[in-house]
Amino acid sequence: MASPPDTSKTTKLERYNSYIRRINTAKLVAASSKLLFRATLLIALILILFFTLNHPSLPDNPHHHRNLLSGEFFGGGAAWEKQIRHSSTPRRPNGFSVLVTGAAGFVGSHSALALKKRGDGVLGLDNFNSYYDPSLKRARQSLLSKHQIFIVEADLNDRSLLSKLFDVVPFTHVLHLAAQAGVRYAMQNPQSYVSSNIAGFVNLLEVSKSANPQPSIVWASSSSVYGLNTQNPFSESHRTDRPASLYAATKKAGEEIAHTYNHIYGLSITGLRFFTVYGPWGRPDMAYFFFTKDILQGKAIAIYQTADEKEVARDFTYIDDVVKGCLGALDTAEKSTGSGGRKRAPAQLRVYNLGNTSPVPVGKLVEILEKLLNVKADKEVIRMPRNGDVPYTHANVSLAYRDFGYKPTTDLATGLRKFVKWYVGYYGIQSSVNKENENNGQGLGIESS
Ligand SMILES: O=C(O)[C@H]1O[C@H](OP(=O)(O)OP(=O)(O)OC[C@H]2O[C@@H](n3ccc(=O)[nH]c3=O)[C@H](O)[C@@H]2O)[C@H](O)[C@@H](O)[C@H]1O
Repeated sequence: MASPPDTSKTTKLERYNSYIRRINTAKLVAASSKLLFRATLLIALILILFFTLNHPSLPDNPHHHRNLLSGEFFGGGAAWEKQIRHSSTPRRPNGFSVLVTGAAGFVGSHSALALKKRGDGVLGLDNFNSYYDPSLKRARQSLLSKHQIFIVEADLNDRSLLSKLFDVVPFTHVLHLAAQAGVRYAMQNPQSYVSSNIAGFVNLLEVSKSANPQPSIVWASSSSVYGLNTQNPFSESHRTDRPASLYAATKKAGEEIAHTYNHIYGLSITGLRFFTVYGPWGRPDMAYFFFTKDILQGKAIAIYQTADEKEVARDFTYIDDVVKGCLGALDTAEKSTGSGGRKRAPAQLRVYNLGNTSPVPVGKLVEILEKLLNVKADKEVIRMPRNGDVPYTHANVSLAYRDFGYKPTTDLATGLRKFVKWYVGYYGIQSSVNKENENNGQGLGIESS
């Protein structure tokens, strides 16, 4: 009889194998749980980081409304939205709800205040860039905030933020004054002109055309679009296809872009060609402003003249006159005709000169300042550098007069007097008013401190 096979070795081997399998399984389970634990930890960390950076309700700090990881706007929380609504709500029957871009700027701050004072709702937008002293922009912001005008701090190119503003407020109008200004600076920083005056403008128009309701838009073009035009005074029908500076070229581009958005989407758009606007709270990069500073500090100033030794002249326009023009343009702006990004009917497209109709040579401007400051300027008359400046500007404003009664009423001497008074007060310059000059309506007898 055959003996049964010896299975003792096989059984041992099987037991051994099963032991090894158990150990492996245990190791695998341990490794997996470790991995799972680490992955959970990582996900938790990512989530914490994400929510910290996107905290939606930090209403007191306007900087906290952006996703710092993606740059995308996530909403500033309920209190932030309330602030925006409050600022934009009109307080008069049929009042406007106006988004003022460049509200911390010169013309922007004056226009925002004028709108608010007559009962319109105003929300400001400004990126507070450092093209000139941002503390002046902050001071204008404080002034506006005393009148319940809130300024959102953001760039025109921030599409998600702009869209969010239009989601929160059904703006009836946009007064678009944010821009890279200055004729001569365009040679130093050309890209900033493209970014603000072209890309930023397109972004604003993109958001406006998609808004429901679409707002009516009034925006700042410039007298510089007349460029090498030699017909005088400048009329809206004159050639504007020969800009002398990149600044002028970007403003001219803006006028053409406005045509496109009006044509395709039915946006009602009005361009205002400002002529060298000056006055209290003005721009420190402009000649009348830095001449005042330099004269008071005893520094030399350069007065430009043309190649044929003619005086350079400007149609200097006082801020209050320009503000009246802006409000007149807003008041007569028709509604946009599109909705949901589609045009329903032809819409209004306008362009107007806002000047003073009375050019003054730069030498004369300096003379007026000398009298007001009671200081002799250290003047140097030099040939105008090739910097984009044009020799002469002179506005014909009959179109603006016809359509909204625009009529400038402030001559340069009166306007500069108001400017100097503000300048002295703002910069805390000691002033011992020269009674004789004051009585003669001539000087303020300023002594720089
Ligand atoms: O109407 C506009 O659309 C523009 O107006 C303004 O430009 P401009 O008319 O050039 O004003 P501004 O610089 O004050 O020079 C005034 C005069 O002083 C002359 N000028 C200037 C500097 C100098 O050192 N010497 C001098 O004689 C100079 O040649 C000029 O004749 C805005 O800045 C601009 O943003 C835009 O809005």
